Amino acid sequence: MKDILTIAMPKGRIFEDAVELLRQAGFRLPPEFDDSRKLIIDVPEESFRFILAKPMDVPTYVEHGVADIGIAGKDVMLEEERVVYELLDLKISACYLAVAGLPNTKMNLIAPKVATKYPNVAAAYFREQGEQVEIIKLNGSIELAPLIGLADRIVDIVSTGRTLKENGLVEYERIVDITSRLIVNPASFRMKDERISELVERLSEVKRLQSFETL
Ligand SMILES: Nc1ncnc2c1ncn2[C@@H]1O[C@H](COP(=O)(O)OP(=O)(O)OP(=O)(O)O)[C@@H](O)[C@H]1O
Ligand SMILES: O=P(O)(O)OC[C@H]1O[C@H](OP(=O)(O)OP(=O)(O)O)[C@H](O)[C@@H]1O
Repeated sequence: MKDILTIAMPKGRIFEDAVELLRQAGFRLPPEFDDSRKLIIDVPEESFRFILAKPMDVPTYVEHGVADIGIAGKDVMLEEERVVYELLDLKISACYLAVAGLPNTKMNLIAPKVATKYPNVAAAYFREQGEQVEIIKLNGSIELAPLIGLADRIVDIVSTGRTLKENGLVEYERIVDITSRLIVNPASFRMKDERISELVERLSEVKRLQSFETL
């Protein structure tokens, strides 16, 4: 009998890309995946159990070992700094983290403020730049902050650039490119090595073939 692999999947944007990738790798995922409010989905044919988590929480489930593996954005990995191994760049849900703000403005010299959903990443970035800033943690609609005077700058995800543009903001610096990663709990990596290696190999093969398609 195969070991059951518990996989923490991020709900939201990444979910669809991740399900498509698993299907491309030949895993049979039931139609339930495409339209369900269930938070735990068992797929006995593949010996998988999926748990559907908030994207920012995926590394927490994996670090604690309640999920063997997970799929998480690099942004989340950088922000959360959990003790997990990153096995594979899945190259899905691409975007980047950037510093943005109102055009033609300088950061306030006295007490510059930066609003973000990523306080750790933002603090590390400005520390490296040698700039002392106050970080203001927000949970969404980050672009509002400079528009109403809450912050001089934001650190946020950019994908199409539409949100910045429609709110009259400009990008000042690109911090880091983001894609989703396959992560694993270190103990599961040792205990369920065969299953995890098989999954990694099958996903890597899809990525390898896709890289030829884009040549
Ligand atoms: N345009 C984008 N905005 C935000 N995240 C994006 C974008 N494009 C890709 N991503 C990836 O998707 C992940 C976030 O997914 P999603 O926006 O569904 O969740 P969330 O941040 O928890 O959102 P919400 O709090 O609005 O539900 C990020 O960690 C990032 O890696
Ligand atoms: O460059 P774009 O394609 O416009 O995408 C970037 C926007 O998408 C995300 O917000 P989201 O839609 O998740 O809403 P939120 O502000 O509630 O987090 C992100 O925080 C940006 O605001």
